[in-house]
Amino acid sequence: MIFISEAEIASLLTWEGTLKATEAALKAASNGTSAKTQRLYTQILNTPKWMITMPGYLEDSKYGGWACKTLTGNPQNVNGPTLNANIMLFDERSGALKTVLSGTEITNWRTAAASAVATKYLHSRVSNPEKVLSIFGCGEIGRAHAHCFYNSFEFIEIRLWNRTLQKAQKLASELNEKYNTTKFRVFENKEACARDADVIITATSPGKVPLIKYEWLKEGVHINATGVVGSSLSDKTFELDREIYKHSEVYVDNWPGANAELGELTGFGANMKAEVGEVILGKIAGPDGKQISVFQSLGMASEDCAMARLIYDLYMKKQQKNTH
Ligand SMILES: NC(=O)C1=CN([C@@H]2O[C@H](COP(=O)(O)OP(=O)(O)OC[C@H]3O[C@@H](n4cnc5c(N)ncnc54)[C@H](O)[C@@H]3O)[C@@H](O)[C@H]2O)C=CC1
Ligand SMILES: O=C(O)C1=NCCCC1
Repeated sequence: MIFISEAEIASLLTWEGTLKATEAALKAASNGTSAKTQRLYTQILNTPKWMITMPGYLEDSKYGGWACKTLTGNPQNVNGPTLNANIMLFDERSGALKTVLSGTEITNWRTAAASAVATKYLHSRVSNPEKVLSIFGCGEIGRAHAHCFYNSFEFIEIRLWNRTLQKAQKLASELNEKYNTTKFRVFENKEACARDADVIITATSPGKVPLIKYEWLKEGVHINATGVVGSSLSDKTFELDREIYKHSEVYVDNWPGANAELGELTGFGANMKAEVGEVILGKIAGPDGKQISVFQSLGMASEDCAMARLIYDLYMKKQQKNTH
């Protein structure tokens, strides 16, 4: 049995591959070629810690796979990422365990890629060229979005906000240096960061008070809201305020997940419009650019199947090359 470490995975990941694999998974959710599974949340006794199990199957000649991801999380972890993930990849014929892949970077990359694919189909088509992108939350998921969106779109300015200012400053310096640019700018004030933004990303652990208010938003803004609180938690909260949902078209990655985990949004008056895959496939028309669109990202096991297959194939190719 092979174990593919975070270091190996980092050397194999590309945005081009990740975007293609993730788009294939989003499409498959809407054409019946991926398993319609719900994930299982386990609260660790009377603590904020949790475990999520995500079983999935995706049928695709290039990105197909049978896999199960486990995530362990502790939102209070201050000495490193709050999330650890591992993916088991099974042989598609026998069901035997084939590989275990570290899943943290895969999760970060495919979550950012899902937002980028959603932005491409729900916003860029109607509102090109993009001007201002605002990212709220500069942790692992926020950082991956900053890289992914810089490499996928032509934003003039990319704003970064984080609860702790220094974290946003550190990320901005890192990005400006890496890309030899001054596009990444830190905002201390949330409202100033959100105002006039064409695209917004939220990547925090949703707290009791929503992060973003409706009155700050520009007409036709597209929001990728990625922060998730497990459905088993009683005090379920969201990063966007109720007024945003009331005035938005909401798109999801998969209906079974949304029905299980996003029931509250209908109560807020949200127009739960479609799966992103339904728009990709042309089954449903996307936004017209005037209304606010929200991609309420949950994350799908099928995205992890596609990524595990992609990385496994690249890893095996590299091994074969090294032995010849
Ligand atoms: N939609 C999807 O597919 C996925 C969603 N997620 C979710 O993305 C979110 C971010 O995850 P990571 O970046 O890995 O976490 P992280 O802990 O690395 O970063 C979270 C950042 O948000 C900030 N933050 C935390 N709670 C906050 C609050 N209540 N208000 C304002 N800022 C707050 C922290 O300062 C931190 O910089 C989590 O909610 C996680 O569950 C994670 C993986 C996949
Ligand atoms: O899709 C995932 O992976 C996750 N989604 C939300 C919570 C953390 C992991």
